Amino acid sequence: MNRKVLTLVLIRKLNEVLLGYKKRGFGVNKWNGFGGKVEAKEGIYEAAARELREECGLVVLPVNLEKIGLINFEFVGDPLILEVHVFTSTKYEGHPFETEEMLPKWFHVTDIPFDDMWVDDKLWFPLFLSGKKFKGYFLFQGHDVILKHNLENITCF
Ligand SMILES: Nc1ncnc2c1[nH]c(=O)n2[C@H]1C[C@H](O)[C@@H](COP(=O)(O)OP(=O)(O)OP(=O)(O)O)O1
Repeated sequence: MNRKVLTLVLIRKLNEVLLGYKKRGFGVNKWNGFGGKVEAKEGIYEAAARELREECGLVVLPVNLEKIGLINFEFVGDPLILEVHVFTSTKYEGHPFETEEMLPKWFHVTDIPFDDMWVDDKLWFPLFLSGKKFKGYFLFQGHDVILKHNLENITCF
């Protein structure tokens, strides 16, 4: 099995979460956190901070990122496993702006646009929103159907 390591950053303030509308590439036309591939010789915290800055202009120090999730995604017929490290932070600088990849928008925690997000998000976002940490696995058929999954609440990474 090949593995691709990715990051996903969910910025919070009070009762809001910052999401970005993906304008191109993998996950196009979905709202998601900010993130992408971890480059060679880059740590995952540094990669998460870099992707956040590249995709919406917000600056967060790697030390101010809290790892809250680890999710492995597998797609039927594809030997590549996506290993996604999920982070959150309330300590950031700057104001989010649109980039060629993402259109950022704040959403109230009671108004997360699950119908226009990856279908797995509906299952693990409640853990994130209630301050819990988690590990999960999702087997997808295509990009819209989950054939199998497991999700566990953990105490620390
Ligand atoms: N199923 C699911 N739910 C929630 N979030 C995600 C998934 N699958 C995913 O891949 N993701 C996340 C993980 C990453 O944050 C992005 C995907 O990153 P991607 O845009 O492919 O990575 P980049 O490095 O930006 O790619 P290029 O633009 O450079 O090709 O979605």
